Amino acid sequence: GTRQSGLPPGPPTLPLLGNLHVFPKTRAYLKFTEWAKVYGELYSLKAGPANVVILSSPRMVRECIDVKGAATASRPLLHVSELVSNNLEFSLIQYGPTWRSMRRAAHDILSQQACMRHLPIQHAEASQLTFDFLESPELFYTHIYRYTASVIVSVVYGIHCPRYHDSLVDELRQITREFQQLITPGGTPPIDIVPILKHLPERVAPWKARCRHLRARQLKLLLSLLDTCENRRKTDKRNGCFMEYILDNQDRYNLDREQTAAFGGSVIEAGIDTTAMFLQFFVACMIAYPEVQARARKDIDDVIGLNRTPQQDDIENLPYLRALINEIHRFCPIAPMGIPHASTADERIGDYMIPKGTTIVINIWGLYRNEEYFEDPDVFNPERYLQSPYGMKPGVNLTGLRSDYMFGGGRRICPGMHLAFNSITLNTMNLLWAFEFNTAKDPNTGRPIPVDPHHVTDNLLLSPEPFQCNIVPRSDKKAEMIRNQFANAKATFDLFCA
Ligand code: HEM
Repeated sequence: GTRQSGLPPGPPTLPLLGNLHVFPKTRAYLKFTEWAKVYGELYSLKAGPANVVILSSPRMVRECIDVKGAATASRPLLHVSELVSNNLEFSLIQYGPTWRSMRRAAHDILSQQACMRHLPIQHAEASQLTFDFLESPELFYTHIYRYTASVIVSVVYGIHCPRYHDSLVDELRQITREFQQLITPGGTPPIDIVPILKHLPERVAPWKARCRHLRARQLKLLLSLLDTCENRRKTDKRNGCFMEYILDNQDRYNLDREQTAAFGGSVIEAGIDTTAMFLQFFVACMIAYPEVQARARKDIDDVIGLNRTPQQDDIENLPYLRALINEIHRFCPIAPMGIPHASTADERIGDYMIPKGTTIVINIWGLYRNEEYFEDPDVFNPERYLQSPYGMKPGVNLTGLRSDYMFGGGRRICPGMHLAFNSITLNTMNLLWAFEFNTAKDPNTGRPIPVDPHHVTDNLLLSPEPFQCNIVPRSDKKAEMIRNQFANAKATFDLFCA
């Protein structure tokens, strides 16, 4: 539990425990950010004998993660992931040949260029999302989830999911929630810190049975999705989805059947919630900041006008909307602590030594609230991204910095960022073009019900707690155009059936 000399400073430790006694049980990013104000942009914690380092500035992410990427691209071992996915969960797997094969495969479907191929289905799905908002606006929260699930399941498995309560979407949602609960700190006893707990028999360790059931359920679903693609390959109904491509090019990836199934599952699990949460935050921010909504909508009206619907490349002409998207990412980062990295070699950072095997946390929340880089970081202000490309204060040396810390960094940077960007831009344009977002009224008092984007769920990933709002189409003409666009999308959906 003692902090070795050479490690960055941090809160005082206790014998054996290190800092475990003060480790936050919920909303750890808030405590990590508080500690950053005391101990600096690079500090360390002791989780028993294990070393944890917290990075809370763009400069530190550059030095530890982007520049030293070769030595900081692994992940800490997570026993739950070993039990549930045979340690094949792509986003949690350690650096090595299997990760490299998966990463190559992810690049082949998700690079900026590859994402151009997914635009037709994203466009069709976005037209369904706008239509769903029109028909049942009170269910906007779940419509968003259906949209992101269907886009990713279409891209990976070639299957369109037309409803939120589709059996496939239900099963995916339940499996993902169960896994997230198990890996959230407190979801199991501290097995990774006290490894002897791994050897407890199942009758006194109920989490083991949960992991076993989840593994069986997940494997069944993922193998059956793979079967669907294999069967489709044998017919003339191929739709060019990614799993068809992987199966056609197995030599390129060298992944066996279980690894291929796990890879597909990891991509959809990583992609559904994150993009959905962003769009839910977008709606919350539009209601909380009506003047921002009005300005973004005016720009859309100026560029797109009233006689056509938005297209993906319109975003090039909408600098304020791009700034708004960046500000939502900054203000409400979905993964406030990213996914922890682990070092595979001793690395010197300034005066400090980060030993091999250290867990490295990118404190995305704290980074975006670092006053040395961001003016009034607690104020929601999209304009900051119009004044500087990274939204940072005048005078900050921008060399080597970037605007996309919400997607992590180094070799593990989110491979889904381009698909997410296309989904986000297409839908924010559509929704602002089509609707006004207003506060809901309390039916008894008639008073507006305020929405606070920081009223969030308490999980590893942040989403706004479900909230009420009033979504109204901007005109009958637009409602008609939304219906027509959705009807025209049918031809695209027809290609994406099981
Ligand atoms: C707003 C949307 C999203 C956000 C904010 C987000 C954020 C992140 C972050 C912070 C990481 C960890 C990076 C690191 O370790 O440094 C990550 C990893 C990952 N993301 Fe995303 N993500 C989003 C959307 C997506 C989408 C749409 C997909 C899939 C289509 C996806 C797939 C993945 C995968 C597979 C990893 C693990 C990569 C690896 O470990 O090598 N993400 N994401």
